Amino acid sequence: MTVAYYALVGAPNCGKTALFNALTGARAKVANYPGVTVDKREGVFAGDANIHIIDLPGTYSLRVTSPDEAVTRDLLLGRMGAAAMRSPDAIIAVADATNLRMTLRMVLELQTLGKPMVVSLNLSDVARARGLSIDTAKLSQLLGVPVVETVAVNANGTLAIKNAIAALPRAAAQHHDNATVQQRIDALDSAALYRQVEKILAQVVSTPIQLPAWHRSLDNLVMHPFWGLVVLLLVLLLVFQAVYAWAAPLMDGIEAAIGSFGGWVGGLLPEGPLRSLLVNGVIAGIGSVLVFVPQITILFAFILLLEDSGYLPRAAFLLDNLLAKSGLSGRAFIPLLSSFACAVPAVMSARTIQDPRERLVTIAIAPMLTCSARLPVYALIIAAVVPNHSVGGLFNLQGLTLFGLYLVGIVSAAVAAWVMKLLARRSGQVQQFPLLMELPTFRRPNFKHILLSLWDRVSAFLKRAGTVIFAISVVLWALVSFPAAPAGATGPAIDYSFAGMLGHLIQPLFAPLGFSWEMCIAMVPGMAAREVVVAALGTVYAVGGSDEALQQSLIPVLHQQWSLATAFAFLAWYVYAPMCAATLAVIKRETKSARTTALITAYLFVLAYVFAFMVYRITLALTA
Ligand SMILES: Nc1nc2c(ncn2[C@@H]2O[C@H](COP(=O)(O)OP(=O)(O)OP(=O)(O)O)[C@@H](O)[C@H]2O)c(=O)[nH]1
Ligand SMILES: [Mg+2]
Repeated sequence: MTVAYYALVGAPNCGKTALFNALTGARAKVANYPGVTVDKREGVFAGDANIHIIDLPGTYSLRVTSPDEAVTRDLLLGRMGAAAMRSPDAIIAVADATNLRMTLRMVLELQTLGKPMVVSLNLSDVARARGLSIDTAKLSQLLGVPVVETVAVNANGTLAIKNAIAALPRAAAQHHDNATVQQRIDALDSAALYRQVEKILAQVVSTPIQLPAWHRSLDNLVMHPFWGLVVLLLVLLLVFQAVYAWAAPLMDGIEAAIGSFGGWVGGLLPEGPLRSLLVNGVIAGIGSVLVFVPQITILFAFILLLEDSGYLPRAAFLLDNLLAKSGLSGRAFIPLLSSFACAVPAVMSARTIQDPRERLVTIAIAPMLTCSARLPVYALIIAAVVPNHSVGGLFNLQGLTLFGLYLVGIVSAAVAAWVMKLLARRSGQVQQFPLLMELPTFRRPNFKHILLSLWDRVSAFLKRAGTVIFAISVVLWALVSFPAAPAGATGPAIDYSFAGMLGHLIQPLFAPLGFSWEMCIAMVPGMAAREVVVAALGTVYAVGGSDEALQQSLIPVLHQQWSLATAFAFLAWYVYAPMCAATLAVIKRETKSARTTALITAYLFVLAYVFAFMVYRITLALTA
């Protein structure tokens, strides 16, 4: 039997991806705001391996405006290019039961495609909790297709839809004439559709759709022009505080464990290259990154919580005016927001932006926002040079420094966008779109989902430590250990190694920034990903350290060896430098232009150099 393709289609944020995960056992990203999915994704239906389910970006209408919505329409019309699949054999239309007025229109449009269809009336748990009752049988009768209530995030809530999907007619795929379908789509009349929606609503929904009182007061608070900003600031401060305060005991434990493990392994082996490779190369390298796992976990947990609650898009509205000043609309906010986790999905989700100029600007500034890979770098250097003082009894200086670094990234991104607006205005390309995004309702975060996603992200980080970082540590260890110092050499052995030579070769370029040759060496593998530099520093300093047998963790070593000016310059460098191969690759893929990618890379490196230089000079002058 040939494989049949069933596409999940519906308005944004109605739970298509959650349903996709439930139907296929995948773990695609789900979050409580529109525009999370920006590309199609395929999975095998759990109930029948001959059925493949396709998850798609949400869209309110088949008459589309932005590139991510075009993905959906093109797939439905079987227009995805030669290598892609044919148009789907059936449609699983997803509607949000709490917001039928917005989501039913898409279901009606989908009917014009004339394919077998089943409607998933999702979020029915939330609808019921709000006292909303929908006459599913009546709706099914009016639409002429099966309608099934679902709770996509709950195993029992997807049993019925699984059966309904398995029961869809599997007639030999009818090939529709795309021109006719396109004509039907073009002929869709918005006003008529809305009238039809209202007519259906009047017959199937008995209770008026009303948000509960707590929801309205919470909305009034977080969307208030002044108090809303206060809340946002408090939320952010809480996050940074937690990253420091809560992680500290765990980090100390991990650090001690790695130290004694290194000592134990060192004691087992005789002095020689093998011992040095294991202790100074592998354990020092990977260990210096592992120490930051608790902080990363806490940061991700907060990001996931905020994503799932429905708070984030409200912050977007709050900042829409601010964003407008820098030539961006609130549309850019969601992509920019996701770059606090990682620039790669951020660059991809810039597809939700209609205006090509705005999309490009968003892609160009996203790498400046502090991604989670920078956290180990920042945390290491802050721990090494910023004292752990409490400030005003409530905050601590290290947490505030981290907050400050995030702010510097945000402000720089805003200024860069603003400059790009001025440049574009001269050539007359600025077009601004107001933010027309539907606010999701606040929802109690789903803790199972949060724990699972947290595990996905943390294990991805650990996997990278075990693979890429492991490999780099070994190679780097070899480069810093060989060739050995010649007999009668006076300087430290590492100076004579390949890495030592290379470091001394690059160092003059970075001398104006106060970088030592060890830092230069560590930045070479650090081009692959930002956190690699931490492992590389661990290895370089461990091998170069005077007392090999006594493992010291990286933080006290840096504390001794780096001046404040050098440390701050290094931080400034990492705010801007696009040291991430994955980001550059995705920029290339999304912009489809090597020239644009090179331009973005170059301007970020120039900014990094200039700012690191200024910070170095200013700190030197202040601490002299
Ligand atoms: N309580 C409850 N929450 C749900 C249900 N289905 C989805 N969610 C939550 O609703 C939010 C949106 O779900 P997604 O699956 O990301 O929605 P989507 O339709 O894929 O959204 P886009 O990709 O942005 O178009 C997430 O926070 C989910 O956890 C449900 O049936 N009940
Ligand atoms: Mg989705």
